[in-house]
Amino acid sequence: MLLHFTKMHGLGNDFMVVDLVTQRARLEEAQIRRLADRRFGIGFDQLLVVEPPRDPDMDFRYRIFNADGSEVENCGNGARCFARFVRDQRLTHKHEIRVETAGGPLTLRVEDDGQVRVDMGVPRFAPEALPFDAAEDRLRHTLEVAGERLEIGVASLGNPHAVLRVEDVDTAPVARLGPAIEAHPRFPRRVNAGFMQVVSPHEIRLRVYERGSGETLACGTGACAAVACGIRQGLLESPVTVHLPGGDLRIEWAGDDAHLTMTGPAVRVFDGRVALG
Ligand SMILES: N[C@@H](CCC[C@H](N)C(=O)O)C(=O)O
Repeated sequence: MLLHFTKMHGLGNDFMVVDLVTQRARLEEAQIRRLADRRFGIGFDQLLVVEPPRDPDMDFRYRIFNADGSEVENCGNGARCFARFVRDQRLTHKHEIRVETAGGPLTLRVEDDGQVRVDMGVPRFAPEALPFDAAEDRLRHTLEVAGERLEIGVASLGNPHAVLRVEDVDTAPVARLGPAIEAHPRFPRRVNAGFMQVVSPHEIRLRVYERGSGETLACGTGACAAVACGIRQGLLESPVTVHLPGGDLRIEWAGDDAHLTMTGPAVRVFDGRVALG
C-alpha cells in the first residue's frame, strides 16, 4: 500500500507526519526504524501519528515514535508541527486544539503570526514521575556516569529528562556522556539528556541527546525541562529564551503547579508517498 505523509520540522528536529484519520495503516517497530533511516529511508528524528481521539473531549490522539521505533509520551517540537499539520490538512479549523498523548493532554494554539504556543502542562520532578531511582525529590541529584560524578536536575514533561549544567555547550561532551546518561540503570525507561549553559536569568543555550534518536538540532520538551529545572534551582526567571542548535524557543513558567508554555515555529517541508512492504 502507498502511505501519504508530510515531512516537517520544528527548529531542525524533523518528523514524518502521518494522518491515520483518513488513511489506514499499521506501522511496526522495525518498519519505523527502516523509514527513519536517513540513507535507506525517508529519515526523521520522530514519527508523528494523527489519530481520532479516544476521549470525546479531545480533538485528536497524538502518538510519537522515536527513530529507534520506541513509542514515547511527548514531543514538544512535534506538538507544534502536529497543530500546523491538522489545520493545513483541514482536519480541523480550530485555532485551539486539544490532543491526547501517552503523557497526558496538551493544548496547542496556532497564533496569527504562524508561531505555535503549546500548554505543556505542569512539569513534575518527583523521581517516580520519570521514573528515576532516587529516594526523594531534590533540586539536584548526583549521578555516577563513566567514572564521573555529575550533578543533574530531573523533570518529566510527560517524557523523562535529565539536565546537566555545563560551562559551554559548544565543548560539552554530549556524544560521550549523552548515551551513557540515556541508558543509565537509574532511569529504567531511559532518559533524554540535556546539556544547559546559563547565559543570563532569561537566556540559556541547550543541546539535547534524545532517548531513541541521538543528538537532535532541537528538543522542545528538553527546553521545557531545562528551564523548569533552572527556575527551580534559582538560576533562571520566566520568560526564558532557549537557544538550540536549530533555533530559538520561548518558555514561560510561573513555578510550582503553574502550567508551562512553549512557543516556537513549525515548518512543512514536503509531501510524499511511501510504499509499505
Ligand atoms: N524531540 C522531542 C522529544 C521526542 C521524544 C524523546 N526523544 C523521548 O524519547 O522522550 C521534543 O521536541 O520534545
